[in-house]
Amino acid sequence: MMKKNIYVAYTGGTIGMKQSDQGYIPVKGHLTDAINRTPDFHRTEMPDFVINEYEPLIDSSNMTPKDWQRIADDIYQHYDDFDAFVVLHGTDTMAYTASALSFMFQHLSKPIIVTGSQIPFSQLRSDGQENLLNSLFIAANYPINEVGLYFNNKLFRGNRSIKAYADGFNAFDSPNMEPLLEAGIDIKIKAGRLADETTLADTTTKEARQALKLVPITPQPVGVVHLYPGISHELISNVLQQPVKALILRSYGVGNAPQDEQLLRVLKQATEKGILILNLSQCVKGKVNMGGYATGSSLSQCGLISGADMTLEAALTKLHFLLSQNLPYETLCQLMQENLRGELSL
Ligand SMILES: NC(=O)C[C@H](N)C(=O)O
Repeated sequence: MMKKNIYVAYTGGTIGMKQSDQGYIPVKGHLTDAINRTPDFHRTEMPDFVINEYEPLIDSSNMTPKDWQRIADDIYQHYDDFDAFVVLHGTDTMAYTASALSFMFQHLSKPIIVTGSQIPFSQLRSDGQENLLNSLFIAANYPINEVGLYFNNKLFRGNRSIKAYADGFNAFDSPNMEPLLEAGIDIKIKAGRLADETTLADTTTKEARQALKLVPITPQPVGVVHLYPGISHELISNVLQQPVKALILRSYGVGNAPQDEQLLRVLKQATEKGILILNLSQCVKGKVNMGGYATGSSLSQCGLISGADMTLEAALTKLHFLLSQNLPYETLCQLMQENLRGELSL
């Protein structure tokens, strides 16, 4: 059987960093050299791969929607020439990038796996080698044709994942969906759908390849407000004064907010002006249900729409994706509540 060929887009992150006086910094060529010198990556069971090292390499805290676009364009340009794609990325904003890519690519028929590490690849006890080796192996042998995020033996759906743990190896979680796959002693498919032979054959036909669509994203002014006891309506009103096109309101529990008349008025006036306000729970697990309590249904009366069980990362990048298309307000609201790429449960 022909060896699979994987394209690795290396954007930066701890995985390729080196210790400096100011802490870890990305260093050109450092990771690529280390991978080339590590025998396991070149075993016969491993797929072939090429690494495109970005210039400059960045800490993912510096990522912007322009970088999401750059990664998406890079994959799009190489789409026909490779079987799968691995994006090496810092962990801090990895879940945002994975979510953004999931929306930008429509009709994906090859796997894209985003991964990185907590300890640099070249250091003792690094998780980088495991994460990259498994990502390459899984992309080649267990293809799940969507944007995934691989970390610490689990492949998550990209737009369901969050960075949940700042300094643990199990940095990522997918609170509202089980992982796509788990790589223990055996590799076990969980919620993922393996591309079967027929699908694989299909995707090598020209027609299927042409079906891939890349929708560009441009930076969008989106506000995020986290409710807390005593929050003033002026504060929310100030956020809405900005040229915001949408606001994510991180509400309590199943989507509740204080019954503060002034606060509710501010929200209602904003939705009437055509600012989309998404009701997204502060809780990590579970789903918004604005009909559950009076404190929730008053938000629905103010024109807020439900974010269901989306992560903040998915909601924010989905808003970027939809707002970039200049859709009418009603369509925007409708699509925000629809399941476009498996990002929410209905
Ligand atoms: N572990 C990491 O990769 C963290 C790093 N600050 C980054 O996001 O680029």
